[in-house]
Amino acid sequence: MIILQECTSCRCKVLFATDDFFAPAENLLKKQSPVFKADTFTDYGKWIDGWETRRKRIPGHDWCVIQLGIPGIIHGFEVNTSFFAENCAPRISIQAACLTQVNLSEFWPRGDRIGTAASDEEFKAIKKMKSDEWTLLVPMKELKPEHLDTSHNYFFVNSNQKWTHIRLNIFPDGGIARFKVYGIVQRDWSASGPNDLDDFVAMEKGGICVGFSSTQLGHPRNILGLGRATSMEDGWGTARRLDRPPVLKVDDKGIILMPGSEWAIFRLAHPCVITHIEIDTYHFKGNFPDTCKLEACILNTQEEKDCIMQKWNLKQDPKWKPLLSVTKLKPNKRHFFDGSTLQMQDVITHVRLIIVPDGGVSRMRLWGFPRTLFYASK
Ligand SMILES: NC(=O)NC(NC(N)=O)C(=O)[O-]
Repeated sequence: MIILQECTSCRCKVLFATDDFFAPAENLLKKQSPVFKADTFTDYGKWIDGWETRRKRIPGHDWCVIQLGIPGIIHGFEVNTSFFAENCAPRISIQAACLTQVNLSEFWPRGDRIGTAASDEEFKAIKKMKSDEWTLLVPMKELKPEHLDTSHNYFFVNSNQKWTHIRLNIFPDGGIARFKVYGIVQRDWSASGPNDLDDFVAMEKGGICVGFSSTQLGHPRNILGLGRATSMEDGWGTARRLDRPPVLKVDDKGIILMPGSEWAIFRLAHPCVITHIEIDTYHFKGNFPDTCKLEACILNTQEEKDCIMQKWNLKQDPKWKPLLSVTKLKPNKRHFFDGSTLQMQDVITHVRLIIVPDGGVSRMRLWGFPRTLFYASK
């Protein structure tokens, strides 16, 4: 989801595909990049890492229905055609729907992947879902297959509505390697009271990364992901800074003396006060940061844009106040900080994580309580 979050939560699932003959639609949702195996064949044909349907000999086109891991506003899609050349789907269109549990069970009785063994009732449900109740987000567009320079086809969406399901149409048949949905999670906060503890930076609650200084091993938004990181790639990892002095020196607290640092800025899911913090360096063993610190503030829309344009970089801006002071980190370890360590109890909307000199963090959790913001956003 954009600078926004990519819907890589393992909670996404394929509910239905018209055809999975050469390769199942579930491959579309795999987090790993597609791979090519030149000499591998199955009983059905050439092994391929994606979704691939038969060459159609009947009227119609192929399509599949994907349930999003978390409901949200969609800002764009990526259709990746890596390793699909002559068998690439020539065209696609993308539709969306917002289905509540009530209307979902009405026309999706089993609520799970419906294969060829679907009951009459389920086929009726599928037929109903083919109706105009789906909103067209991307009208029919041509795809660039692998051999045409790029395999990454991006489609932007201008919609402020919340969606729960996607219908991906391919015309008339063929294959696609991966499908990504970009956007921001929309959680209903109206039911949360001032004493309801939450992780306000979690991607699944609507926290997003809005700017960063560097990324090499993984995007900083990864640190907002579900559970513990699966690898270094599933965290935020920066390149080695080139301004490191030839011989490192430390101060009397053992903190290395460095001119530079790296940073990432996060918009919280809701205004809040933070009471507990976790910084996890899991998987970062020879490349964990020496120290980290956190700063926080309230930003309006324009101020956030300035951050994205990196106008502020690490300039001393009085808006940013310390939340967690400079703290030594350890490799491959969860670091917990409670209220006694935190330097601020103000209501905030944004947090900046600064690591010195470089390295990686795999997860960050910012626990606290929701608050109402009496602040006019521009
Ligand atoms: N080379 C192919 O494209 N073969 C077929 N596809 C697979 N996967 O075997 C096909 O006809 O679409």
